[in-house]
Amino acid sequence: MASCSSTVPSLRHPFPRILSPRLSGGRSSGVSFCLGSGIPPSPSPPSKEKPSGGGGGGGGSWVSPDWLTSLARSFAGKDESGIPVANAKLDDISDLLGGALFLPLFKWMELYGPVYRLAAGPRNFVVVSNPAIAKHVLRNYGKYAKGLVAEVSEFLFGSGFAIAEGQLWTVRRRAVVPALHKRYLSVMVDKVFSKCALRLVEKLKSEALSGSPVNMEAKFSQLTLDVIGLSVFNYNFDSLSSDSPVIEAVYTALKEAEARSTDILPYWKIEFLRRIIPRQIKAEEAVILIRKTVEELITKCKEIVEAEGEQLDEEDYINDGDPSILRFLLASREEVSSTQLRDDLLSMLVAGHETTGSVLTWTLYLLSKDSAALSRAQDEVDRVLQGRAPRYEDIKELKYLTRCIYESMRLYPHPPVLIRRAQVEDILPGDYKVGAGQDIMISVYNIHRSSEVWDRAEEFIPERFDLEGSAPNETNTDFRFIPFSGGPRKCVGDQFALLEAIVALAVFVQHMDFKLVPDQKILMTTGATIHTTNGLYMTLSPRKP
Ligand code: HEM
Repeated sequence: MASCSSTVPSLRHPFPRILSPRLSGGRSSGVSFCLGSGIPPSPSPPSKEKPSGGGGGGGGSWVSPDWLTSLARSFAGKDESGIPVANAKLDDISDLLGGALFLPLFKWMELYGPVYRLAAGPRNFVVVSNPAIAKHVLRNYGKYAKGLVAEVSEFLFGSGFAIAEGQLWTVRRRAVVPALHKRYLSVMVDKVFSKCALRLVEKLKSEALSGSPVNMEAKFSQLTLDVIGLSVFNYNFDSLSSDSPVIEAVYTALKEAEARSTDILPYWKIEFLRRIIPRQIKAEEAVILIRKTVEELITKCKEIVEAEGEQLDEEDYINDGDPSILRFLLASREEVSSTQLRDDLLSMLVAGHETTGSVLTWTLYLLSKDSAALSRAQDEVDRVLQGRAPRYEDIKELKYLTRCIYESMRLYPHPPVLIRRAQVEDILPGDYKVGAGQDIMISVYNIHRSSEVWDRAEEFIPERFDLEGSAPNETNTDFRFIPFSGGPRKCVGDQFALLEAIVALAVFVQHMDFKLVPDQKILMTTGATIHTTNGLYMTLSPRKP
């Protein structure tokens, strides 16, 4: 449990102080509220305005140029929601076009408080940066569906359970979750996570000896693709040895999904346009490649399971030769179409690859900037592992390293924003009214970095999570810490991902010392996760455990 230590008080109670500008009379921006319309008298953000080039210039998706904000405000003339409208400026659009939607969302939180309305193309979003409202929305699945996320990523996930709704989602989630049982996780640690991490450090030896810079973001992306390939399909992409086109394809597809969520016109719904617009052609090719890869893996595995007449005989069933999730699902003999199985597994492949890779990237970045934390993590790894590879039983002893990962996920949550759509009219905590069909963005990034929610919110302080306490999660932090979301649609791979990240990081810091290449600007952009804009270059040197 995340608790307040005597030196670093970790969490402040966020409620009711940040609950509502209406209750507190507005935030430091001096926004006051005209209760009749519910619209604040338009405070101007202190951003430098760029010369108006009409809609943000430069192509791509446009979010909230001035005219859209005015439009939203005029529509909101009769709005009694009590939600202030963010006065977005062209300056912010460049951030958005650069691909980091969550950065201006943070700026606007500081101006308008923890709930505001943002015009985004023809849509408007209610942006939420408050744990109590996040809890309300995420727990009330049914009242709030995935909505826009499903719309813009259906081209990739098809009917996969990561975006399916209602009965289909219930049935498929129930079918897949049992595959991730404890015995499976322990086998993965020993057979897959440790081995892949050791392969990574082996591969990096020559760069470590020559001192040439290595893009660790790319390396972690390769590592996590190899891990998820083996764990889900028992297939070795071997992307650590050769360039895997699948990595590029997954990134292209996720970037397309994000772009679709802010496109002014959903032109990609028109088949003819999909066939002639280069961005759409590229996205379609990426999806074809990913689907073909998954289909081939399923066909091969099906043949083996049929030939052997294999059938699941216990809850924590594992085939020793092939402990993959695919094998478990086929042996379980659930009635499921090939397409559905493909889309479910593709959901796991995509959801489990970039996310864990990004967690490793940002944790390494944070450790490279904090030598005391790094030494402490390395000392712990040396003490617990005594120079050998991590095993499942070791993980609970790697307490400090694990807290470094939690703290990294607090500062860099993946994805930084969760999206939901209200299915019915509702009142949010703080008495904000939302209509049916309202799109809501829960900015996890804002909640995790809000100074109203966390002490020294912008600092990397792994020990803010009590070393002897239980792991922080949405329940014991009351939705102040939600890197895996919360409620019924919470991540199914949270334990898997944590184990994978702990093992990979433990092996890496055990075998390598590393330094950030100087004069690098580490900036953020997004696909579905937070990426660096230009990579994370480190120089490495071999380390004797
Ligand atoms: C550190 C790594 C990871 C992070 C930060 C992460 C984060 C998340 C989050 C925030 C959600 C919920 C999205 C929402 O509420 O809209 C989610 C859902 C999901 N995640 Fe993860 N995830 C990670 C790793 C994984 C792994 C390794 C797998 C598979 C083995 C996985 C499979 C899924 C699936 C299938 C869903 C959809 C669940 C549903 O809708 O029922 N994730 N993940």
